[in-house]
Amino acid sequence: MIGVLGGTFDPIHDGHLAMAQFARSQLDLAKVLLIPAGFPWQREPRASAEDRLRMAELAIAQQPFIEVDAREVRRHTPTYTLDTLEELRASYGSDQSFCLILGSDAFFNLPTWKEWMRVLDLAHVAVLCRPGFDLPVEHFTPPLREAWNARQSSVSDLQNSLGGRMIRLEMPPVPISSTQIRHALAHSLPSLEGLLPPPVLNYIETHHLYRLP
Ligand SMILES: Nc1ncnc2c1ncn2[C@@H]1O[C@H](COP(=O)(O)OP(=O)(O)OP(=O)(O)O)[C@@H](O)[C@H]1O
Ligand SMILES: O=C(O)c1ccc[n+]([C@@H]2O[C@H](COP(=O)([O-])O)[C@@H](O)[C@H]2O)c1
Repeated sequence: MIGVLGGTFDPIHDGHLAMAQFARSQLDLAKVLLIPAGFPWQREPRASAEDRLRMAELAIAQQPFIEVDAREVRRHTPTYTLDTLEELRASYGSDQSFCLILGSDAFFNLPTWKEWMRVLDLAHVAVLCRPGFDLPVEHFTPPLREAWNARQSSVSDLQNSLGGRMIRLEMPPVPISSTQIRHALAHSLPSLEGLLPPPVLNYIETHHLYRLP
């Protein structure tokens, strides 16, 4: 099974790397594809897609089981995960299984995605709790709760099927967000240690990203 961790990554941070590592160890993933969203249609990224891609590449330089996949940056159309999974299935073959790795905030947003039920059939979903976004099932919207109740499964269920299952992974909380990092950079706060890989911080400083206009 291959993990798929998509994100705006504006910028990428240690929380994203922790997710990839935790999901890999819990699900015994062959690798994790880190996929920066080129044109995230629900967001307005501050940094360009090329800068976000470059920062992702710098972040994983020392991470043997994580690969950056540039397909969403190269695609020049609004970024739909459905398209990405269909392309991945076409290039890896029909017997390769994939697991989307989502934080709990992104998981709550799933029903707004393009053809989200088709997305759920093309891959498994692993959801990792995020500080401030608890996951009690009774707080899910009805469509998400219905999908969860029908699809919630064990690790071995995921490992023995190609897609369509959901699982919650109990990652130790990582209280980091890109918003917090952008805020600290814009206000020259000296509080970035331990939040993002040093080569990414170096790139941000060299290219004057996230400064206030
Ligand atoms: N600290 C974290 N713990 C768990 N999941 C996270 C964490 N940070 C990000 N994620 C998840 O990583 C994926 C990509 O997130 P994204 O690139 O939007 O980062 P972000 O920190 O949420 O950014 P922003 O603050 O700009 O919203 C999403 O599934 C999100 O839920
Ligand atoms: O497919 C969609 O319509 C869709 C809508 C919103 C978000 N996504 C994906 O969800 C992932 C997390 O997005 P975000 O906004 O939390 O960085 C990322 O891979 C996005 O491309 C996908």
